[in-house]
Amino acid sequence: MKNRKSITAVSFTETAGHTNDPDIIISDPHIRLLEKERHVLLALGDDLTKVREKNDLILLFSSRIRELYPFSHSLITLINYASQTYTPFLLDPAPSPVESHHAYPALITAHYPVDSPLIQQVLTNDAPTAFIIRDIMDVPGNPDFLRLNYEAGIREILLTPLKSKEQPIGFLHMYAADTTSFTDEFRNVIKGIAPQISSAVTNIIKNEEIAHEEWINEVLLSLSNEMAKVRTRQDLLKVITSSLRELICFSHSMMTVMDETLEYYKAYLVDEEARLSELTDCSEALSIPVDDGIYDIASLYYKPLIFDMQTLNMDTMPAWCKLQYEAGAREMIVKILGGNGSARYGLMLFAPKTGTFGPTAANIIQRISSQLFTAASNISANEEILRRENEKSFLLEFSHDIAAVRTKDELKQAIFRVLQQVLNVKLPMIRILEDDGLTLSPYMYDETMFEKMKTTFTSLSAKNIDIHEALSARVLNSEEPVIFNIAEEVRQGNPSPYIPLWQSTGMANTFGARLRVGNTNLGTIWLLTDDINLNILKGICAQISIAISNIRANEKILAYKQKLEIENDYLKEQIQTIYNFSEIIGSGAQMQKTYRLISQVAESSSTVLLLGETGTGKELIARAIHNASPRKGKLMVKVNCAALPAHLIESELFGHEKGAFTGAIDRRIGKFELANHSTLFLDEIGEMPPELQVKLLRVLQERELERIGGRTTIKVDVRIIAATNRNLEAEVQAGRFRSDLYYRLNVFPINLPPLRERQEDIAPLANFFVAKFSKNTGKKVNGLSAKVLQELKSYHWPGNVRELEHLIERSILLCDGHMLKEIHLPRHQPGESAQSPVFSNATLEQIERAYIVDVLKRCSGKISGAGGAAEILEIPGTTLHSKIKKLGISKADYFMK
Ligand SMILES: Nc1ncnc2c1ncn2[C@@H]1O[C@H](COP(=O)(O)OP(=O)(O)OP(=O)(O)O)[C@@H](O)[C@H]1O
Repeated sequence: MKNRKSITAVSFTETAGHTNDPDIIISDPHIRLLEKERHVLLALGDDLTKVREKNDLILLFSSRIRELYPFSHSLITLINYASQTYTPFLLDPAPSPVESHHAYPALITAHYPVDSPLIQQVLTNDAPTAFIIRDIMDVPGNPDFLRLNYEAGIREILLTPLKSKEQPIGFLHMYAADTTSFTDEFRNVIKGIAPQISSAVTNIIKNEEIAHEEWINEVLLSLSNEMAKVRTRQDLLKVITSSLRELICFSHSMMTVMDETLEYYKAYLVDEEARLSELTDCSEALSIPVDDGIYDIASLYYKPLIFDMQTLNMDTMPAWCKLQYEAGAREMIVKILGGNGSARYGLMLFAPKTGTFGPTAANIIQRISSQLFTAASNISANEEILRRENEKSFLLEFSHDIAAVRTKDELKQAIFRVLQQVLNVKLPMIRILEDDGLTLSPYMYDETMFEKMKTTFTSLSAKNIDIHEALSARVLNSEEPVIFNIAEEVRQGNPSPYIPLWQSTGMANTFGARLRVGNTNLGTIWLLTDDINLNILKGICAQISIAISNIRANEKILAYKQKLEIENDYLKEQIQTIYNFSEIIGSGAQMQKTYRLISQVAESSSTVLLLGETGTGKELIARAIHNASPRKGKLMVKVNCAALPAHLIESELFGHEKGAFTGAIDRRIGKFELANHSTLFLDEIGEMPPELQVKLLRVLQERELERIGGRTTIKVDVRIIAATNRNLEAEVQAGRFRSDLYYRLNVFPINLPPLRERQEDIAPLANFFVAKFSKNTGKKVNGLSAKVLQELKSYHWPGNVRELEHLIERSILLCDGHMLKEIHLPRHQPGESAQSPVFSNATLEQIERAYIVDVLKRCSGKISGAGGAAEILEIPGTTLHSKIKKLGISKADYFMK
């Protein structure tokens, strides 16, 4: 159809058999033939100049010549000088006898060598040359189309060289079914029109070239429009795989991008149709050094470089090249895009046959390379913007998470969540810089990745390390995070014990950074990851630093609060006792001696051992010593060694870490730490259990301690005052008190005499207490009678000053007037006979009655309220009333002398 259309488009000048001049009538048949021949040739020559389309040419040619001479079919072949071959260019539309042969399709696309005897003969003749096919078809080197034609009934071939500027450009092939077709006249005619056919062919070729060029331009234009629109890598891949394929015949494509260092490149666009998709999963292939023998060579050339892949040593080639080769690629064309210093991309096209990529392909790639580079750069810029936005929102989210964190546990959860779920980064360790500024202690870690080296990890992670430890020092001294390529550290023989640990995880890199807030180093953080996203990791570290700093500040505030609370308790206690020791009463010789000792020892930090019966004022003296010492600015801390069970005293004294034992839900500071730079008063030291005596001894010797469950040693500066009412020497001899501790404590003993040995102090003490309690109770009692004083002096005071104090307090409460005339001393005094009812053979009720009467007597009949009998009996007043009634006790019973 197309051929026909083209023919009608050509305006033929004349119809065969008629002259232009109607007056001339030619009768001689030979002349008529010549005339006809002249007309046909003229018309053909004229028509040939109008031929633009190649099919028109052959159609025109074969129809015009057939009018003169019969022949079977014709075709034109063109010479390819590069390959020294010729190949069919134009085929006669007239049916050819070989058309139905199965080898015909191959026949018309084949390239035939020009050095065959057949062609050489034609070229030598340089004129239309006829051959009897049977004579030449079996000559070695001659083309097989001769035999095929022969088998289809063709017997003769006429080959005419076509030339342009004296240079053969191809051949006109004409075939005939007998051996008499190509007469001299025929050949002469063909020889005559050969130059016109040649120039028509040249024109067609030129036109085709122009048309092809125009088409290329059109495709390139639309390609460049498409490229201007691409926003993503996928868009770009689409442009390459569809539009570029229109221009260049390739099987697969790939684009690569260099990293920031310009030393490595990796896959950027991967053609999914090929095995190249494996590249995305092939981690070694992800980063390839540029000196791979392809990339570096191609970068040297301005124009695309064609590689015959069969000549490459695949053993040394990068993974992508091997994969392509295995997938059947044999030729590739490589163009490195972008100039020096800018991120450079690589474009690689592959073909299964060598010779696929020629100068045209190279030219096209060259022409699109700057646009391709711009498109890829734009995509990368877009990706970068997107990445930054993602990073920002990611960090924002993390910072929200972190802002809600109050405790270390919450922080751990937040960190693990973000690292594992979002980043696939592992946290081997966070270490915290201790207050000494020299030690890094373990703070948080994830041991799950160290399954293969569990023991090593456990032992390394349990230890505090020095800030000068090689890896930590590198990180602490570097402003920027340090990235350790694990394989590289192994290769260089880094002796650090952490390297094999990291290696055992199979991860590629370790990221080490210092945790820092403002100008203060908090510690170090170590992360393991295959892919380092510096911005994100740095952002995360900054957030973690702030969180840790807040948590630590919080812990310190809590500890401080706890300390304040404890101190507050002591303060209250001290305020309560302030009345007691604002003045130590007693000026007798014994007390004078005590005062001297106090003033001798107070200034120093020496340990003082206070010995004396209960209630003799040991604590009072201890406070007096503290208040006279340079430590008086801080509160004296007291521990009653008899008041707590052994396991609690230990924690009370030394403190404990959170989780040190069941019930240790929080960290607690011990009394020793609390008394730092102050005085620790160890009351009832004689009651201290032996296992604690040894621990106390250690602290007294070393002046340092460890909290229960703690790893760090805490130095303390504490002055010890110990007190006991036991005979410590006897306790040592009985083996109940360690002798070494006794000698440690007995540095400066002060013996407080019992009150019965300090008769001269009884009156001042009694008066002091009368004044104190009358003030406290609001009663206006201002002295005691001589009788009472006498009674007090004759009493033996087993409870010493405390007993006196309590007696006066009780008596004041029972006293009605301004003078204390009545005192109720306990009746069981040594040497005195018991004045209580004789209980032998008495009933329980009788004993109860007698005892209540006795108490009522002592309370001067007061039943309820402070100092009343109900209080002493520890029953409610109403119960006592009903008992009195039930037992028939009358006022006469207890008001009787
Ligand atoms: N010389 C004194 N002057 C005034 N009050 C005193 C004197 N000695 C003791 N006291 C008072 O007696 C009471 C008991 O004193 P303190 O608690 O100091 O005795 P202690 O020897 O420590 O007793 P314990 O061995 O039972 O602990 C306190 O209220 C104290 O104020």
